[in-house]
Amino acid sequence: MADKVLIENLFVKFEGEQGNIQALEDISFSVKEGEFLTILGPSGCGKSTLIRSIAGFQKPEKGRILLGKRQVHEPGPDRIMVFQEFDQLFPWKTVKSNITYALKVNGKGKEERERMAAHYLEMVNLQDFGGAFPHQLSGGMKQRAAIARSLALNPEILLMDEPFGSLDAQTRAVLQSELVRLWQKVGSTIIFITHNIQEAILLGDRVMVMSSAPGRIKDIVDVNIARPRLPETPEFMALWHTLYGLLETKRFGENGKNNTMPGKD
Ligand SMILES: Nc1ncnc2c1ncn2[C@@H]1O[C@H](COP(=O)(O)OP(=O)(O)OP(=O)(O)O)[C@@H](O)[C@H]1O
Repeated sequence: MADKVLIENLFVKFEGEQGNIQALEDISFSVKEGEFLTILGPSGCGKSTLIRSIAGFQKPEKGRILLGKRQVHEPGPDRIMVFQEFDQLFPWKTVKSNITYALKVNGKGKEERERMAAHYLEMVNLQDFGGAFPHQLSGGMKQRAAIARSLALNPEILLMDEPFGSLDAQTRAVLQSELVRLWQKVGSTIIFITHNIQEAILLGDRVMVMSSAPGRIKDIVDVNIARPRLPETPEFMALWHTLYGLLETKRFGENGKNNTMPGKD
């Protein structure tokens, strides 16, 4: 498979009142077409900065980002971001209109918009909630609706910044397996940020581990485990321990972020 995303020697610096912060330092990696890459790292290591740079929202200080042969200079419809926050939907539009509106902006005709909205709502099991408004949905349902809208736009690259971070463990588990199922169906390239080692292994073809201050790549590890993946298996646990060892565990723990041991969630 060809490289879909190629990052070459990327540096991003922020100027702050207490001095400059090197959010990303000399980041180079590639993501193959149709690959699912998860990014794991302690708080502040530059994960969001990296994904925002790929989305075109953050200008690098040095280096470049290529999508195929095109260099990223700005956001584009080939890249869609999904965030952690539940309020990504237009609150004044129904769930279905949130999707049809996005498709309209993308130039789709009325009939196709209706057909696609119904199709993607069914994909995320929200077929009975197309007429509901976002405030009538649970957090997990809103997140499913946001994912349905993103998938309906059929982006070449889906950039997900801790999309399940605010969900309870059970909803999170459901959405993890739904996302893998949808990804296998639509074949988008996905870059997915998480704090959770188990989630990184459950989802990714590869896991990229970052370290902080400055944000660098520590390692990129293949997940050679057949899907669906079960956290209780010895191969899963062995990889969990490898990744745990790669993380800066002290800072990671201080953060209080969920970092569930396999089989304990
Ligand atoms: N707009 C900004 N202005 C100044 N500093 C920033 C800005 N955005 C990020 N930073 C700093 O850059 C570093 C990386 O931040 P970033 O949000 O990318 O990390 P992260 O790994 O996504 O963190 P978290 O896991 O907590 O979301 C941090 O030190 C942060 O304070």
